[in-house]
Amino acid sequence: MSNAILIAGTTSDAGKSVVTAGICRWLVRQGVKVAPFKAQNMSLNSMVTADGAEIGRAQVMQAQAARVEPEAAMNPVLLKPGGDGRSQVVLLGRPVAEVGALDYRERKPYLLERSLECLADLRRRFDVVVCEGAGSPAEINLRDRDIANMGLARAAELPVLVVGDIDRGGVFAAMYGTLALLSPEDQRLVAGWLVNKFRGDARLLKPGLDMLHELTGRPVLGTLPMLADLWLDAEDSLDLTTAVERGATAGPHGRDVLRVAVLRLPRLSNFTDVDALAQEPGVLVRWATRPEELADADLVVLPGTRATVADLAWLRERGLEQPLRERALAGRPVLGVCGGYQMLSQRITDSVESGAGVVDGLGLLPVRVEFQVEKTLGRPVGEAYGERVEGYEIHHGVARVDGGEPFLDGCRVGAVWGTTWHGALENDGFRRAFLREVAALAGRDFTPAPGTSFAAAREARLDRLGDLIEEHADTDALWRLIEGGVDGALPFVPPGAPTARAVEGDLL
Ligand SMILES: NC(=O)CC[C@H](N)C(=O)O
Repeated sequence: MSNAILIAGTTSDAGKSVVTAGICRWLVRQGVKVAPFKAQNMSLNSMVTADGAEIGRAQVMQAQAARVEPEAAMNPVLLKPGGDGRSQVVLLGRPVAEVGALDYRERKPYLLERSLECLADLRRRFDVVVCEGAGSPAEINLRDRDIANMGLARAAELPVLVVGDIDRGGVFAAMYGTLALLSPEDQRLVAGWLVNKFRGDARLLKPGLDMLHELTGRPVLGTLPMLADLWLDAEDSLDLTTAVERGATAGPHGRDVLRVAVLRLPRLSNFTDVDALAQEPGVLVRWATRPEELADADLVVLPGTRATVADLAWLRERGLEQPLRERALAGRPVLGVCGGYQMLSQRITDSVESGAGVVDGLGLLPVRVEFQVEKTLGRPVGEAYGERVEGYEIHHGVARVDGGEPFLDGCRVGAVWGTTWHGALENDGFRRAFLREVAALAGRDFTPAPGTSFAAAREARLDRLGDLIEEHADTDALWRLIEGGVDGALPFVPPGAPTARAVEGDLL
């Protein structure tokens, strides 16, 4: 009994997260109790579990696909890059260190042990665990300390499926090469292929799939079509554009559309905050990095960021401070969320995240921010516009409010709102009330559509992923692999892994 599988990919963005979620949804529909797992996630898009642990957003989405409560064990290691070559290491939901790439390498054996414990624990409590790899399993320079791909598969004896992105081209070479650069022991676990993002004619593809099978001794277990408008809580910033650009919305409910400009901060975190806006019929969400892009926006959003002070400096360098001040003075709407809210403050004292000391904020809200070593992680519940609001918070900076009108945990002055809560806009009643007010202040004849449910839309997307697997993958073969592991000896494809060379010098 294997009761687990690892979904690896030939590249980042091959669709591992989506395939993992689709398999979770397919299995739960069959009555299987299933959990997602990713040993190590590098992402600035995270969420807080019910028991207060910070994990990658993709695993939260996959847990929703599996209809189970997300928990720390599903993503034991989360790396949050700071853009300065260093990352915050979050272990089992709590930050434990700030490290550079070499330091991190040193910690990997320890992190692999913790990850294996979590996986073993999940395997005890669930019928099946669907594991997601990270990047590619054939990163030959990193294989000796790998904890998320073949390192994990070997230690936990997981059968591996490799997903390839046919849309970017070179999928046969990528699949063949991925296998051929693995050692015989690693290759033993690679059981098959999944072609993802296919938009051509299946009859033309078929001979290629047969040849790949012959060349590698491993079958293609499915060809999944491109779902162009599928838009999910993406895993990392590579997918930054998908949340907004793929959120093709329906037309406006009133006569006007509402234009939302979201500042594309360099270290933007939790960009999923704007998903719910992008999904609202008649709301046009786009990223902005220049002053002129704010001019016609009815609402400007300053989103969360992993590096508040550094991104505030970026905002100033880009000449965005003045237009934001002018907007606020003219009573034109601005919303700051978490790091964006911190920027709207009078003053930021930060000897933790940036080490910059005391920095002037934009001064648009009567708030002072002081960074703490201890990270605040929580799932607050409150009320605004008479509507219940559930959110989540992930921050070191603590905001002290001294004036304005209360707004969630933050405040509002004129048309400027700030809160540390992420996810607030996912609450339908609150989002509609907020957008109604934005529309009124912006002088737009815009009415939010009454029936839009963010949760229902998310659920429908997860269902489509389940359908994708059911309709386009060989689910019998998939089940045999999950249940029984790799069946029999698979051929070795030369040359295999090159001999490992030592890593030298300072990588930073
Ligand atoms: N989630 C966020 O936007 C975090 C803001 C800021 N980097 C902090 O840690 O306080």
